[in-house]
Amino acid sequence: MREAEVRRESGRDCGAMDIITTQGLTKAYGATRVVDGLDLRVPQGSVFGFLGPNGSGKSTTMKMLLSLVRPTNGSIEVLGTPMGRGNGDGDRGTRRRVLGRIGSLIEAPSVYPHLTGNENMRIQQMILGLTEAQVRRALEIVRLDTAGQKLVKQYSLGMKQRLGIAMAIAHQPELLILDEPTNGLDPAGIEEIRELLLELAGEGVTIMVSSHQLAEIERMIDTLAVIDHGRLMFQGTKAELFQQATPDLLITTDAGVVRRRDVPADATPYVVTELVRAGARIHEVRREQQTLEDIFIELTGRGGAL
Ligand SMILES: Nc1ncnc2c1ncn2[C@@H]1O[C@H](COP(=O)(O)OP(=O)(O)OP(=O)(O)O)[C@@H](O)[C@H]1O
Repeated sequence: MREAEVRRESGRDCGAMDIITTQGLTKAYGATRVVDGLDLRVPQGSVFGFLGPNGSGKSTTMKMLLSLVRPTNGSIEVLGTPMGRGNGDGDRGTRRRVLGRIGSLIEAPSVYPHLTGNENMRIQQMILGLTEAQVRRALEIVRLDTAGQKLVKQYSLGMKQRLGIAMAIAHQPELLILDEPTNGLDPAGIEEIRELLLELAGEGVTIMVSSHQLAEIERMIDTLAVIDHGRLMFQGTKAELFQQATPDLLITTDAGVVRRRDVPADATPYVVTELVRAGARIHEVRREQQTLEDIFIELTGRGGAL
């Protein structure tokens, strides 16, 4: 197994540094705290899912990480560097240097629809001073090298997202921040993004990816944070999330299957005895792991699309 895969299997690199840390990160608009005291830790080398229902504060958090929105309170450290909030030359210079090592795609990619993919990349090349090799490599990674001659207005949504990602990765950033890159994509488009992100992660890029649809990004992430109303509800590996939840107790009786949630392991005999006393004939007693979706619904109290 390759090193990156071993790291992904274990979910978290032992002793790996956190590439993003925030402490008490808060954004208030008027009296409303849309991000409320977030302590985030994004491990280096992870594909980190940032999950929460619509309006829970994901975009605002990502914008604060990218210095596009100024926090009301709290601190941010990215790539080992504290991101000062001041407007002095020191803070501005630090932010510029750190931001140069990050690639991002926030909301829809800003591309010119009446130009081809290649022409859009040329504009990015001029802005960022990219080499020919960097442009070619980025288009190859997102598999748009052959579609580069096509007008972007003729691209599918998935192709536009991939072009946006090509623009974000062309300068070979160490950290990639993607806001809802799978939003609106069909399963094939989501699979393309998944393969692309795993390939980038294999090259050592840390990826933070947000979504309000757990099912869309579950297979591409290893660690995750769940927020709701701007507050952190969970942070850790997928395995740790599963461990948090007690598997459902399933009892098959003559009348069918009874499912009981949140029954501790040592309470199983009592539940079975109670059913037998009530006259039930028990055929099978087993435990079933809740799905990640179920665990999320419990965390956020909201079903379906988070
Ligand atoms: N500039 C602003 N002024 C006032 N309220 C804002 C502003 N920007 C965002 N909000 C509010 O902050 C809350 C969080 O919004 P945000 O876009 O961060 O959530 P989100 O989790 O990214 O949701 P979505 O998945 O819908 O994009 C929302 O209630 C939104 O209306």
